[in-house]
Amino acid sequence: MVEPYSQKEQIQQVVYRILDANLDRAREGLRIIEEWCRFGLNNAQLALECKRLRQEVAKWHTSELRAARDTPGDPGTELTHPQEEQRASIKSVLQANFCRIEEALRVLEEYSKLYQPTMAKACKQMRYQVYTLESSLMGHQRHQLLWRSHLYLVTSPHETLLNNVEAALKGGLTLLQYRDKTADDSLRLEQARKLRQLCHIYGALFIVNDRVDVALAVDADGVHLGQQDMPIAIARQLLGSQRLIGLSTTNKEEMQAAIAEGVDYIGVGPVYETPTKLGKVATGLEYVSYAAKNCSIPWFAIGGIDANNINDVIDAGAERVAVVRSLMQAEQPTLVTQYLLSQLNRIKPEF
Ligand SMILES: Cc1ncc(COP(=O)(O)OP(=O)(O)O)c(N)n1
Ligand SMILES: Cc1ncsc1CCOP(=O)(O)O
Ligand SMILES: [Mg+2]
Repeated sequence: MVEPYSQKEQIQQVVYRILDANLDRAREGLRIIEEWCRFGLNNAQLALECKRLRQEVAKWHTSELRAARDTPGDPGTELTHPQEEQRASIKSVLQANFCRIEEALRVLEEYSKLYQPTMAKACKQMRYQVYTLESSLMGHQRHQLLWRSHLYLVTSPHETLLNNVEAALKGGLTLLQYRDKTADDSLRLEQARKLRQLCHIYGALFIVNDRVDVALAVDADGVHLGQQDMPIAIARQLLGSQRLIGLSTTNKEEMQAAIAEGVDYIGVGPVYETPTKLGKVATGLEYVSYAAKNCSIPWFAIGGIDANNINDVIDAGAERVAVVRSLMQAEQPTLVTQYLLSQLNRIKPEF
Protein backbone atom coordinates (compact mmCIF):
# COMPACT_ATOMS: atom_id res chain seq x y z
CA MET A 1 0.00 0.00 0.00
CA VAL A 2 1.30 3.48 -0.91
CA GLU A 3 1.62 5.74 2.12
CA PRO A 4 -0.40 8.98 1.69
CA TYR A 5 1.60 12.20 1.73
CA SER A 6 2.00 13.80 5.15
CA GLN A 7 0.68 17.35 5.51
CA LYS A 8 4.23 18.68 5.37
CA GLU A 9 4.88 16.80 2.14
CA GLN A 10 1.65 18.07 0.63
CA ILE A 11 2.63 21.66 1.34
CA GLN A 12 6.06 21.01 -0.13
CA GLN A 13 4.40 19.69 -3.32
CA VAL A 14 2.31 22.85 -3.58
CA VAL A 15 5.40 25.04 -3.16
CA TYR A 16 7.20 23.02 -5.84
CA ARG A 17 4.26 23.45 -8.21
CA ILE A 18 4.21 27.20 -7.61
CA LEU A 19 7.95 27.40 -8.24
CA ASP A 20 7.69 25.24 -11.36
CA ALA A 21 4.83 27.30 -12.84
CA ASN A 22 6.51 30.63 -12.13
CA LEU A 23 9.90 29.56 -13.46
CA ASP A 24 8.11 28.69 -16.72
CA ARG A 25 6.21 31.98 -16.67
CA ALA A 26 9.36 34.06 -16.18
CA ARG A 27 11.22 32.22 -18.95
CA GLU A 28 8.36 32.48 -21.43
CA GLY A 29 8.04 36.22 -20.77
CA LEU A 30 11.77 36.72 -21.24
CA ARG A 31 11.66 34.80 -24.52
CA ILE A 32 8.88 37.06 -25.82
CA ILE A 33 10.91 40.18 -24.98
CA GLU A 34 14.08 38.60 -26.41
CA GLU A 35 12.41 37.92 -29.79
CA TRP A 36 11.50 41.60 -30.13
CA CYS A 37 15.00 42.75 -29.18
CA ARG A 38 16.48 40.33 -31.70
CA PHE A 39 14.13 40.50 -34.69
CA GLY A 40 12.29 43.79 -34.11
CA LEU A 41 15.18 45.96 -32.94
CA ASN A 42 18.18 44.01 -34.22
CA ASN A 43 19.70 44.85 -30.88
CA ALA A 44 22.21 42.15 -29.96
CA GLN A 45 23.04 43.67 -26.58
CA LEU A 46 19.44 43.71 -25.33
CA ALA A 47 18.76 40.25 -26.81
CA LEU A 48 21.83 38.89 -25.05
CA GLU A 49 20.72 40.30 -21.71
CA CYS A 50 17.33 38.56 -22.12
CA LYS A 51 19.08 35.31 -22.99
CA ARG A 52 21.38 35.60 -19.97
CA LEU A 53 18.40 36.14 -17.66
CA ARG A 54 16.53 33.26 -19.29
CA GLN A 55 19.47 30.95 -18.65
CA GLU A 56 19.77 32.15 -15.08
CA VAL A 57 16.07 31.34 -14.51
CA ALA A 58 16.53 27.93 -16.17
CA LYS A 59 19.37 27.11 -13.79
CA TRP A 60 16.89 27.01 -10.89
CA HIS A 61 14.40 24.83 -12.72
CA THR A 62 15.54 21.48 -11.32
CA SER A 63 14.03 18.07 -12.14
CA GLU A 64 12.66 17.99 -8.58
CA LEU A 65 10.52 21.05 -9.31
CA ARG A 66 9.51 19.86 -12.77
CA ALA A 67 8.38 16.52 -11.30
CA ALA A 68 5.80 18.34 -9.17
CA ARG A 69 3.98 19.60 -12.28
CA ASP A 70 0.30 18.61 -12.58
CA THR A 71 -1.08 20.43 -15.61
CA PRO A 72 -4.42 18.54 -15.84
CA GLY A 73 -5.06 19.29 -12.15
CA ASP A 74 -4.23 23.01 -12.49
CA PRO A 75 -7.45 25.11 -12.53
CA GLY A 76 -5.38 28.14 -13.67
CA THR A 77 -4.86 26.87 -17.24
CA GLU A 78 -8.47 27.80 -18.09
CA LEU A 79 -8.29 31.29 -16.63
CA THR A 80 -7.59 34.04 -19.15
CA HIS A 81 -8.51 37.70 -19.06
CA PRO A 82 -10.03 39.21 -22.26
CA GLN A 83 -7.12 41.73 -22.25
CA GLU A 84 -4.68 38.83 -22.69
CA GLU A 85 -6.35 37.84 -25.95
CA GLN A 86 -5.86 41.18 -27.63
CA ARG A 87 -2.91 43.60 -27.70
CA ALA A 88 -3.04 46.98 -29.39
CA SER A 89 0.66 47.45 -30.09
CA ILE A 90 4.16 46.06 -29.63
CA LYS A 91 4.48 48.41 -26.68
CA SER A 92 1.57 46.74 -24.92
CA VAL A 93 2.94 43.26 -25.71
CA LEU A 94 6.24 44.27 -24.14
CA GLN A 95 4.66 45.94 -21.13
CA ALA A 96 2.33 43.01 -20.43
CA ASN A 97 5.24 40.60 -20.59
CA PHE A 98 7.52 42.67 -18.38
CA CYS A 99 4.68 42.69 -15.84
CA ARG A 100 4.39 38.94 -16.14
CA ILE A 101 8.13 38.36 -15.61
CA GLU A 102 8.32 40.75 -12.66
CA GLU A 103 5.29 39.16 -11.00
CA ALA A 104 6.66 35.66 -11.57
CA LEU A 105 10.03 36.63 -10.07
CA ARG A 106 8.30 38.16 -7.05
CA VAL A 107 6.34 34.95 -6.49
CA LEU A 108 9.54 32.91 -6.91
CA GLU A 109 11.32 35.13 -4.43
CA GLU A 110 8.67 34.61 -1.74
CA TYR A 111 8.03 30.88 -2.16
CA SER A 112 11.64 29.89 -2.66
CA LYS A 113 12.30 31.19 0.87
CA LEU A 114 10.50 27.95 1.87
CA TYR A 115 12.69 25.96 -0.53
CA GLN A 116 16.18 27.43 -0.94
CA PRO A 117 16.96 30.88 0.48
CA THR A 118 19.80 31.28 -2.07
CA MET A 119 17.19 30.97 -4.83
CA ALA A 120 15.11 33.69 -3.16
CA LYS A 121 18.12 36.01 -3.18
CA ALA A 122 18.89 35.22 -6.82
CA CYS A 123 15.26 35.89 -7.84
CA LYS A 124 15.32 39.25 -6.10
CA GLN A 125 18.46 40.22 -7.99
CA MET A 126 16.97 39.04 -11.27
CA ARG A 127 13.84 41.11 -10.63
CA TYR A 128 15.96 44.25 -10.30
CA GLN A 129 17.88 43.31 -13.45
CA VAL A 130 14.55 42.95 -15.28
CA TYR A 131 13.52 46.45 -14.12
CA THR A 132 16.75 47.80 -15.61
CA LEU A 133 16.17 45.88 -18.83
CA GLU A 134 12.61 47.22 -19.02
CA SER A 135 13.76 50.77 -18.62
CA SER A 136 16.50 50.43 -21.29
CA LEU A 137 14.19 48.69 -23.73
CA MET A 138 11.31 51.12 -23.26
CA GLY A 139 13.75 54.04 -23.61
CA HIS A 140 15.12 52.50 -26.78
CA GLN A 141 11.58 52.04 -28.16
CA ARG A 142 10.79 55.67 -27.40
CA HIS A 143 13.86 56.95 -29.20
CA GLN A 144 13.19 54.74 -32.21
CA LEU A 145 9.61 55.95 -32.46
CA LEU A 146 10.73 59.57 -32.09
CA TRP A 147 13.12 59.18 -35.04
CA ARG A 148 10.33 57.58 -37.08
CA SER A 149 7.82 60.36 -36.26
CA HIS A 150 7.50 63.05 -38.90
CA LEU A 151 4.31 64.75 -37.79
CA TYR A 152 3.81 66.11 -34.29
CA LEU A 153 0.43 67.25 -33.04
CA VAL A 154 0.52 69.85 -30.26
CA THR A 155 -2.97 70.13 -28.76
CA SER A 156 -4.96 73.24 -27.90
CA PRO A 157 -7.99 73.31 -25.57
CA HIS A 158 -10.96 71.92 -27.46
CA GLU A 159 -14.46 70.64 -26.64
CA THR A 160 -13.77 67.42 -28.50
CA LEU A 161 -10.09 67.15 -27.61
CA LEU A 162 -10.04 63.36 -27.31
CA ASN A 163 -12.03 62.82 -30.51
CA ASN A 164 -9.76 65.11 -32.52
CA VAL A 165 -6.66 63.43 -31.19
CA GLU A 166 -8.06 59.96 -31.83
CA ALA A 167 -8.95 60.95 -35.39
CA ALA A 168 -5.34 62.10 -35.95
CA LEU A 169 -4.02 58.86 -34.44
CA LYS A 170 -6.24 56.95 -36.86
CA GLY A 171 -4.59 58.90 -39.67
CA GLY A 172 -1.15 57.65 -38.60
CA LEU A 173 0.00 60.22 -36.04
CA THR A 174 2.74 58.81 -33.77
CA LEU A 175 3.68 61.84 -31.65
CA LEU A 176 1.39 63.96 -29.49
CA GLN A 177 2.01 66.85 -27.11
CA TYR A 178 -0.59 67.87 -24.57
CA ARG A 179 -0.50 71.67 -24.33
CA ASP A 180 -2.97 73.68 -22.30
CA LYS A 181 -1.68 76.93 -20.84
CA THR A 182 -4.76 77.75 -18.75
CA ALA A 183 -6.42 74.59 -17.40
CA ASP A 184 -6.31 73.99 -13.67
CA ASP A 185 -4.26 71.07 -12.47
CA SER A 186 -7.12 68.66 -11.82
CA LEU A 187 -8.39 69.01 -15.39
CA ARG A 188 -4.84 68.95 -16.73
CA LEU A 189 -4.14 65.67 -14.96
CA GLU A 190 -7.42 64.14 -16.06
CA GLN A 191 -6.89 65.09 -19.70
CA ALA A 192 -3.24 64.09 -19.68
CA ARG A 193 -4.15 60.68 -18.28
CA LYS A 194 -6.82 60.12 -20.94
CA LEU A 195 -4.56 61.25 -23.76
CA ARG A 196 -1.72 59.11 -22.54
CA GLN A 197 -4.05 56.12 -22.50
CA LEU A 198 -5.22 56.88 -26.03
CA CYS A 199 -1.65 57.20 -27.29
CA HIS A 200 -0.78 53.98 -25.54
CA ILE A 201 -3.60 52.18 -27.39
CA TYR A 202 -2.40 53.50 -30.76
CA GLY A 203 1.29 52.95 -29.97
CA ALA A 204 2.06 56.70 -30.18
CA LEU A 205 4.39 58.77 -28.00
CA PHE A 206 2.83 61.11 -25.46
CA ILE A 207 4.62 64.28 -24.38
CA VAL A 208 3.47 66.89 -21.85
CA ASN A 209 4.15 70.58 -22.47
CA ASP A 210 5.91 72.61 -19.76
CA ARG A 211 5.18 70.38 -16.75
CA VAL A 212 7.67 67.75 -15.64
CA ASP A 213 5.51 66.91 -12.61
CA VAL A 214 2.45 66.17 -14.76
CA ALA A 215 4.58 64.12 -17.18
CA LEU A 216 5.80 61.98 -14.29
CA ALA A 217 2.36 61.73 -12.68
CA VAL A 218 0.78 60.28 -15.82
CA ASP A 219 3.83 58.26 -16.88
CA ALA A 220 4.23 60.23 -20.12
CA ASP A 221 6.97 59.47 -22.61
CA GLY A 222 8.51 62.87 -22.04
CA VAL A 223 8.18 66.60 -21.71
CA HIS A 224 8.52 69.62 -23.99
CA LEU A 225 10.21 72.66 -22.48
CA GLY A 226 10.73 76.22 -23.67
CA GLN A 227 13.70 78.53 -23.12
CA GLN A 228 11.92 80.05 -20.08
CA ASP A 229 10.88 76.72 -18.59
CA MET A 230 12.72 74.41 -16.17
CA PRO A 231 16.43 74.00 -17.02
CA ILE A 232 17.19 70.87 -19.04
CA ALA A 233 19.70 69.50 -16.51
CA ILE A 234 17.08 69.54 -13.73
CA ALA A 235 14.38 68.07 -15.99
CA ARG A 236 16.82 65.28 -16.95
CA GLN A 237 17.54 64.55 -13.31
CA LEU A 238 13.83 64.26 -12.60
CA LEU A 239 12.88 62.32 -15.73
CA GLY A 240 15.90 60.03 -16.07
CA SER A 241 17.65 59.05 -19.25
CA GLN A 242 14.86 56.96 -20.77
CA ARG A 243 12.20 59.65 -21.13
CA LEU A 244 12.27 62.20 -23.92
CA ILE A 245 12.98 65.90 -23.48
CA GLY A 246 12.22 68.39 -26.24
CA LEU A 247 13.25 72.04 -26.27
CA SER A 248 12.00 75.01 -28.31
CA THR A 249 14.66 76.94 -30.21
CA THR A 250 14.46 80.09 -32.30
CA ASN A 251 18.06 80.51 -33.46
CA LYS A 252 21.33 78.68 -34.05
CA GLU A 253 22.82 79.50 -30.63
CA GLU A 254 19.80 77.95 -28.89
CA MET A 255 20.01 74.95 -31.20
CA GLN A 256 23.68 74.29 -30.44
CA ALA A 257 23.11 74.75 -26.69
CA ALA A 258 20.14 72.35 -26.80
CA ILE A 259 22.23 69.66 -28.51
CA ALA A 260 25.07 70.16 -26.02
CA GLU A 261 22.62 69.84 -23.11
CA GLY A 262 21.48 66.44 -24.38
CA VAL A 263 17.86 67.07 -25.35
CA ASP A 264 16.26 64.41 -27.52
CA TYR A 265 14.66 66.72 -30.08
CA ILE A 266 14.07 70.40 -30.69
CA GLY A 267 11.30 72.63 -32.01
CA VAL A 268 12.44 75.02 -34.75
CA GLY A 269 10.34 78.15 -35.10
CA PRO A 270 7.90 79.78 -35.15
CA VAL A 271 8.54 79.51 -38.87
CA TYR A 272 5.57 81.78 -39.60
CA GLU A 273 3.73 84.18 -37.32
CA THR A 274 0.85 82.42 -35.65
CA PRO A 275 -2.14 83.35 -33.49
CA THR A 276 -1.35 80.25 -31.38
CA LYS A 277 1.77 82.00 -30.09
CA LEU A 278 0.80 85.66 -30.37
CA GLY A 279 3.62 88.18 -30.35
CA LYS A 280 6.37 85.67 -31.03
CA VAL A 281 8.56 86.83 -33.91
CA ALA A 282 8.73 84.46 -36.88
CA THR A 283 12.13 82.94 -37.68
CA GLY A 284 11.30 82.41 -41.35
CA LEU A 285 12.49 79.59 -43.56
CA GLU A 286 16.19 80.55 -43.16
CA TYR A 287 16.30 78.97 -39.73
CA VAL A 288 14.64 75.83 -41.18
CA SER A 289 17.40 75.61 -43.82
CA TYR A 290 20.04 76.15 -41.13
CA ALA A 291 18.53 73.29 -39.07
CA ALA A 292 18.45 71.02 -42.12
CA LYS A 293 22.18 71.48 -42.57
CA ASN A 294 23.32 71.59 -38.94
CA CYS A 295 21.00 69.76 -36.58
CA SER A 296 22.13 66.28 -35.55
CA ILE A 297 19.03 65.36 -33.53
CA PRO A 298 15.38 65.15 -34.65
CA TRP A 299 13.88 68.62 -35.14
CA PHE A 300 10.35 69.77 -35.87
CA ALA A 301 9.56 72.93 -37.78
CA ILE A 302 6.65 74.63 -36.01
CA GLY A 303 4.52 77.75 -36.30
CA GLY A 304 1.84 78.55 -38.86
CA ILE A 305 2.36 75.36 -40.84
CA ASP A 306 -0.63 73.97 -42.72
CA ALA A 307 -1.59 71.95 -45.78
CA ASN A 308 -1.03 75.00 -48.04
CA ASN A 309 2.50 75.88 -47.00
CA ILE A 310 3.93 72.55 -45.81
CA ASN A 311 5.69 72.03 -49.12
CA ASP A 312 7.58 75.33 -48.76
CA VAL A 313 8.77 74.15 -45.34
CA ILE A 314 9.73 70.77 -46.77
CA ASP A 315 11.54 72.45 -49.67
CA ALA A 316 13.52 74.49 -47.12
CA GLY A 317 14.75 71.16 -45.69
CA ALA A 318 12.24 70.10 -43.03
CA GLU A 319 11.50 66.40 -42.67
CA ARG A 320 9.42 66.81 -39.53
CA VAL A 321 6.76 69.36 -38.63
CA ALA A 322 4.65 70.16 -35.59
CA VAL A 323 1.19 71.71 -35.88
CA VAL A 324 -1.56 72.96 -33.61
CA ARG A 325 -4.40 74.57 -35.60
CA SER A 326 -4.00 72.50 -38.75
CA LEU A 327 -5.19 69.45 -36.90
CA MET A 328 -7.04 70.82 -33.87
CA GLN A 329 -9.28 72.95 -36.08
CA ALA A 330 -9.58 70.51 -38.97
CA GLU A 331 -13.03 69.23 -39.87
CA GLN A 332 -11.49 65.88 -40.76
CA PRO A 333 -8.32 65.43 -38.72
CA THR A 334 -7.76 61.89 -40.04
CA LEU A 335 -7.63 63.09 -43.64
CA VAL A 336 -5.45 66.11 -42.84
CA THR A 337 -3.05 63.89 -40.88
CA GLN A 338 -2.83 61.53 -43.82
CA TYR A 339 -2.24 64.40 -46.22
CA LEU A 340 0.48 66.05 -44.10
CA LEU A 341 2.20 62.69 -43.60
CA SER A 342 2.02 61.92 -47.31
CA GLN A 343 3.80 65.22 -48.05
CA LEU A 344 6.44 64.59 -45.39
CA ASN A 345 7.04 61.09 -46.66
CA ARG A 346 7.24 62.08 -50.29
CA ILE A 347 10.42 60.91 -51.91
CA LYS A 348 12.89 63.72 -52.31
CA PRO A 349 14.63 63.94 -55.68
CA GLU A 350 18.35 63.23 -55.45
CA PHE A 351 20.62 65.95 -56.71
C1 LIG B 1 7.36 71.02 -30.74
C2 LIG B 1 7.23 72.29 -29.99
N1 LIG B 1 8.04 73.32 -30.33
C3 LIG B 1 7.91 74.48 -29.65
C4 LIG B 1 6.99 74.62 -28.63
C5 LIG B 1 6.89 75.91 -27.84
O1 LIG B 1 7.33 75.74 -26.51
P1 LIG B 1 7.49 77.04 -25.55
O2 LIG B 1 8.46 77.94 -26.20
O3 LIG B 1 7.81 76.59 -24.19
O4 LIG B 1 6.07 77.68 -25.58
P2 LIG B 1 4.71 77.05 -25.04
O5 LIG B 1 4.30 75.95 -25.93
O6 LIG B 1 4.96 76.53 -23.66
O7 LIG B 1 3.74 78.16 -25.06
C6 LIG B 1 6.19 73.53 -28.32
N2 LIG B 1 5.27 73.60 -27.35
N3 LIG B 1 6.32 72.38 -29.01
C1 LIG C 1 3.61 76.28 -29.52
C2 LIG C 1 4.33 76.99 -30.59
N1 LIG C 1 5.66 77.25 -30.48
C3 LIG C 1 6.16 77.88 -31.53
S1 LIG C 1 4.96 78.19 -32.66
C4 LIG C 1 3.80 77.43 -31.75
C5 LIG C 1 2.37 77.32 -32.12
C6 LIG C 1 2.12 76.67 -33.43
O1 LIG C 1 0.76 76.66 -33.65
P1 LIG C 1 0.09 76.63 -35.06
O2 LIG C 1 0.44 75.35 -35.69
O3 LIG C 1 -1.38 76.74 -34.77
O4 LIG C 1 0.58 77.81 -35.81
MG1 LIG D 1 6.75 76.09 -22.56
